[in-house]
Amino acid sequence: MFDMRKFFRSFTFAITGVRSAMQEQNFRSHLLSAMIVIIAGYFTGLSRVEWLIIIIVIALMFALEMVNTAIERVVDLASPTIHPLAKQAKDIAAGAVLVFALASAIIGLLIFLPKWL
Ligand SMILES: Nc1ncnc2c1ncn2[C@@H]1O[C@H](COP(=O)(O)OP(=O)(O)OP(=O)(O)O)[C@@H](O)[C@H]1O
Repeated sequence: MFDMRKFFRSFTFAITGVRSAMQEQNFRSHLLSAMIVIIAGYFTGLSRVEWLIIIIVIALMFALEMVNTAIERVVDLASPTIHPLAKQAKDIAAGAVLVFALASAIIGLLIFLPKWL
């Protein structure tokens, strides 16, 4: 049966996770970028589909950054000393964020540039 208390407890933990991710420098710079994109979208005038794409990209960027932070925490816990596998894990997670950030920048340019030029 659906356990309402358990659901709310998990929800509270997830909110705590979002709050602790917000302490991260990277998360804050994504927050600033997201706000700039939303303001630019408001003044440029986007279609419903363009807004959907922007919202999906912003949400995925935050989610990926949070997964990256979670991986960093687990690596620090599992390998407090220097280890090549720890380096690989952190670098690959950071690489995943970079890949999506580049794709997001291209998507942003494809949406905004034709309207500005
Ligand atoms: N235990 C480790 N063993 C080997 N290399 C590591 C280890 N920890 C970190 N590194 C290397 O140092 C880099 C920076 O690590 P750091 O822990 O400062 O991560 P970060 O990406 O700056 O995250 P944050 O500062 O948000 O914790 C990593 O990307 C990795 O290349």
